[in-house]
Amino acid sequence: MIKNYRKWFLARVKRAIYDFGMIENGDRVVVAFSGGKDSVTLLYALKLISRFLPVKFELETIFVKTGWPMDVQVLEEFCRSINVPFHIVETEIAKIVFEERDGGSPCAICSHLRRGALHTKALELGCNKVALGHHLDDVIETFFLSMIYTGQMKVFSPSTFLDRTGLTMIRPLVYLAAEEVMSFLQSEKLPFIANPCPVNGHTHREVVKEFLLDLVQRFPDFKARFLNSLQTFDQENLWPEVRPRGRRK
Ligand SMILES: Nc1ncnc2c1ncn2[C@@H]1O[C@H](COP(=O)(O)OP(=O)(O)OP(=O)(O)O)[C@@H](O)[C@H]1O
Repeated sequence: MIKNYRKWFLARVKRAIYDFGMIENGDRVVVAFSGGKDSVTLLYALKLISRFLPVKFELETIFVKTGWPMDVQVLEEFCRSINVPFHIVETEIAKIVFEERDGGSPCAICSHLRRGALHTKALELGCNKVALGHHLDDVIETFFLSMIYTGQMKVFSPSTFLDRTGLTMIRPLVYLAAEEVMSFLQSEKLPFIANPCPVNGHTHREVVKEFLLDLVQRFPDFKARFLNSLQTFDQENLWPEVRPRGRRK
């Protein structure tokens, strides 16, 4: 393990914040807080960084309760211990997705409804940035999910401004792989709760996760190389756009 892991980890988070201009003076940043490994790590890393980053920003958290039974006391206590306000939004997302859904993917509908609840509460709290716990593995998986299942080459951006709400989504963990996030969580002894959703672990994403695991076993530097490819992407090295052909007369 790297000698001063905390320092190394926070430097990677700071680098992403700086490279993509994620946080500015006076920002009110709300961490989308599922209580899982990634968002717990994100919250703690942002809290530590807020002490020595030259820009001053405020932190809040929002936990969207989807309706599955969960004990969130440990999350509340954790937020209290680091002095960050914890907000819960009660929803009936689980019921809507599993009892009232009329077609469509449960994950897509859940994610859409969660986002709606999260953004509404963020605006109510007067926040302008929403921080999400996506890391480098999520970037890579999303890229392959999109390519394999929809035939499109695309990936989410580290920072996205949403016209409709005026909120900016930021992902400060994009330079860190899942195992690096896990090491930070363990070395800092942070608490987390398991995702209670019954389809968790049984989605297309799991197929891509396995594929990524195989790739990393064969090519240990794969994740770093993927990140480098995204950062040095050159349109010239890809095909030009082919316009759809008009109908033949
Ligand atoms: N119920 C929720 N309430 C608030 N934010 C959420 C919730 N679920 C997910 N998020 C946010 O969306 C991000 C991506 O969600 P996803 O469902 O992919 O979780 P994940 O990759 O398992 O992350 P985590 O370990 O933080 O749960 C999370 O890191 C978190 O920031």
